[in-house]
Amino acid sequence: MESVPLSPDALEARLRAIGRDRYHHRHPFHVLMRDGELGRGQIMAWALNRYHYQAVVPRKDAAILSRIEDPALRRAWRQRLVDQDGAEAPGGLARWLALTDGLGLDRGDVVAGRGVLPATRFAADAYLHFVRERPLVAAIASSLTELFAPSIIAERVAGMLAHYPFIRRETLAYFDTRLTEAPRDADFALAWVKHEARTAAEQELVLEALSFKCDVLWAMLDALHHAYVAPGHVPPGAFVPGAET
Ligand SMILES: O=C(O)c1cc(C(=O)O)c2c(n1)C(=O)C(=O)c1cc(C(=O)O)[nH]c1-2
Repeated sequence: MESVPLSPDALEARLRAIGRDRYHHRHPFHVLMRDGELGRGQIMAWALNRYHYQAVVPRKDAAILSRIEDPALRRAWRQRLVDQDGAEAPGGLARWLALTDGLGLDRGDVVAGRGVLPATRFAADAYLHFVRERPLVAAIASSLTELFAPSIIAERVAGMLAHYPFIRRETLAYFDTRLTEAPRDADFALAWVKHEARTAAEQELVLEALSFKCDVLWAMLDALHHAYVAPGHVPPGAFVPGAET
């Protein structure tokens, strides 16, 4: 028997419930960072690993672009590449390097991915493969974690500025623009997904895509926690915090 599709608003409610339950705002590493419980070395490890994820984001958006047949959708989606890679103004990746510079990481190491945790690479690669291989509606839906990004960014930035004397407002400039870009991008993607995913099967793909993406973000924080909080097993070749911790 064919399952009955959800209404577009009921689909949105299910997506929001996934975010509430599975987004990385619930991860212990995020909570420690926000609450001022980490040392500088642990935050360096986070920034280094997150750069690797950031660097994959424009590549996955280019992969999505290459699969879009509708020029209007392509026109909207290509703004994401401009936002990360920059055009007249520097983009998100360059602003992320201001954060890693500010923390004292070597820019060459960051850009080359030296010291990145193996699980970060695997998680980011899984995201790239997902958008290449899954149906377009799922690829687009996997970006919907951004619906939940503004609140985690706001609490992370407030917590970092309150607790860590080595972090200055300018160092966190990356997040200022994300607070406007993420809702714009997420609202657009959500409206598109609600419009396109009309059958129960398509809606299931969309819900699975968001869960998958929450797992990508969660797995990256799991790996950071395992290496740099407890039990503290840093994998061979990964960044080792020094005297700054
Ligand atoms: O700081 C965060 O917690 C956070 C989360 C996410 C997200 O939810 O995927 C993104 C970002 N930041 C981000 O900066 C970013 O550029 C971004 C792009 C995407 C995406 O899937 O297309 N997610 C995110």
